[in-house]
Amino acid sequence: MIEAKMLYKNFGASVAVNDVSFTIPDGQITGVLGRPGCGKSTIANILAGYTASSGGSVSINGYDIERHPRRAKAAIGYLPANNPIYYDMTVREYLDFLSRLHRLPRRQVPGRIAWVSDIMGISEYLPHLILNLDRGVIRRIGIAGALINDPPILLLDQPTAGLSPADTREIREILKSLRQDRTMVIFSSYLAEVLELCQHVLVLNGGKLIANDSIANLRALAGDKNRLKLSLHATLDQLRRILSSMESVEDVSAQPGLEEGALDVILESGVDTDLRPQVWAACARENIPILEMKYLNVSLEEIFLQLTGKIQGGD
Ligand SMILES: Nc1ncnc2c1ncn2[C@@H]1O[C@H](COP(=O)(O)OP(=O)(O)OP(=O)(O)O)[C@@H](O)[C@H]1O
Repeated sequence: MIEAKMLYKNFGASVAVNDVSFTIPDGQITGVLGRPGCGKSTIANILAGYTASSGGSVSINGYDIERHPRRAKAAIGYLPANNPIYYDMTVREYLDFLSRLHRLPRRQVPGRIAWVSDIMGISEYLPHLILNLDRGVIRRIGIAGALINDPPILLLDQPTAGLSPADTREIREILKSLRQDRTMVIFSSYLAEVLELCQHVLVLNGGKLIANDSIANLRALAGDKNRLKLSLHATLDQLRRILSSMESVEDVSAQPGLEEGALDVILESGVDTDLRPQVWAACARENIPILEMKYLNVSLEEIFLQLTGKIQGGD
């Protein structure tokens, strides 16, 4: 479990993290989401014990990161942003070097290197110089390095940033396969990545924590149905006729509109169904003027933008 209390970090006059508190329980993947510059890497560095906070505290499985750094860090594997790595080593030399840093017993090292290489799909590259490998493989080596001490907690800062779609997919699939066994925190600017991998999300903006919720709750806020609002110049009989040709409509409500002769209608459908083309076609067939048509749903992107825009605009 990770507990951060009232974290604060400034670089001179600039405040990177401002009074951030959260608890990350064991056994789930948590996303830390926010736009570039919102403080994600600073928090990642503080949790990993790479950077001291200017205020507040962090405990990792009950050990304070500043008072008991060795015990706290033993529970953590960390992939920093930009994947700093020694390019002039072979993959095996690099993983061996990290094993020494973690003080793994020497007899365990070959087995451990074989284990992480197998998980990360890099076994064939072990004898290769890292500088000759492509970006996706180098990122996988970085994650292998974070896993080398078999930590119960994995912190991954932008694990797929700057990678091709194919490399991104490959790494996300590997991360999904890892989530059974450990607590993971993924720092990301990509909403889609957090939605795909995480059960819980912390949203940062301007160094402040502005949301701390389950992905399920955010999805519920966005709605699990598409709700299309129409204003039609039509009678109820005409509405019934157009609806009879639209099988994807799951629910309908209608009431007289403000304009004379207008009907305000709300049509519900599954989230994957866009009713608008069907509405256009059916209304055209019946010669029904469409006065207005818009979705009432709030998308997850909009929720995210509203959350992050709120602070930027007004704080
Ligand atoms: N070493 C530093 N010295 C001065 N300012 C810094 C330092 N590190 C970070 N900052 C500033 O702190 C703020 C937060 O930076 P941070 O790297 O934590 O954001 P981020 O959300 O990780 O961004 P990105 O997604 O671009 O990596 C930014 O304004 C950044 O310029």
